[in-house]
Amino acid sequence: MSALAYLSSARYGKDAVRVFRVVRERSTHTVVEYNVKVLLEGNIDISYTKADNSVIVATDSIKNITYYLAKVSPHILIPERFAVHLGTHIVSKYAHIHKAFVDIEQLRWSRIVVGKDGKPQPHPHSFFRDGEEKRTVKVQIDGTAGKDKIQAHVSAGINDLLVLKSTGSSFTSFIRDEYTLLKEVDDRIFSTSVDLNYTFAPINISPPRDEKKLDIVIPALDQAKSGSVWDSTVLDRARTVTLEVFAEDESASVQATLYKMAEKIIAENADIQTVSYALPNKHYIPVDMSYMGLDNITPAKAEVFQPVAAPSGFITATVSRK
Ligand SMILES: O=c1[nH]c(=O)c2[nH]c(=O)[nH]c2[nH]1
Repeated sequence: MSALAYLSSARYGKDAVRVFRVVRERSTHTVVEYNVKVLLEGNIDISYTKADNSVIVATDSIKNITYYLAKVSPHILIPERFAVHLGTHIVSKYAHIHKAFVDIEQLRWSRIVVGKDGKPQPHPHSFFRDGEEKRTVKVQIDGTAGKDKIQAHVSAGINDLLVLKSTGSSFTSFIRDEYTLLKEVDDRIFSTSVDLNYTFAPINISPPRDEKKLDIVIPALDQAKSGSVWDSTVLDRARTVTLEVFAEDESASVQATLYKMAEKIIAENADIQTVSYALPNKHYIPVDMSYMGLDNITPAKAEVFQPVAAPSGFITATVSRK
């Protein structure tokens, strides 16, 4: 026992719960694969400070609840909805658990397109891993104000969307001093792995006690207000903005392109409050061939590049609605 120390914060749960779900509608199947993290906060101090496990919902049970809802939740195919359902279910069920933090990473299974009678047809039950990009959702379910006044803080986005443009990017007029080696360039390769996260204003989730009542709170897909948490097209539109601005901007810097992407997402989605990007600058360095008598350095003549994994620039920002 120490009079010098106290438990100032505690959160626990299960990480990397891998779940795959198939939804069958006659012969057409839809599949999702998620990596789920569920962490809990509440009156759990004595499990740390007094070795008293009576307040612990076992992390194994947390995993089992995740699988249970993956089986019974009508919201399983949309990660924002599933995360809210899962977190609300736990906070509603356990009186002493006040907050649930549910993070979902969705892997990309896209339908294989097969030629039938000369026409490309989406296959009803065959899929391929469509790149390393992930759709991400982070939900905080907050029952601190009472189990009938639960709030959900939802954010969503993309991780690991790898992009590159071979021109339309410059970097000039930066600080030049005794540490500056970098040449100004009016034309360079710009490549980054996009991490995007946007947040919605908190939403009220009530009444939560019966999990079926969540259907009252979560509107049907075709009833969801455009640009709101429940509008499942927000992610695709934010992804399209990211790709289009990246492609079409005459980039003065990663910073300037990032800001334009974020501004546009805020302008297009009324309920989005903040947009954050983390953009590593994946450098492609022209190989110096002057010793062979070849010009591969002048931007217009640079054709052979060395991709440099590290170090990379790392440009981040959050843009918020005024
Ligand atoms: O777009 C860029 N932003 C920077 O801050 C930076 N720094 C650097 O060396 N190259 C670049 N490129």
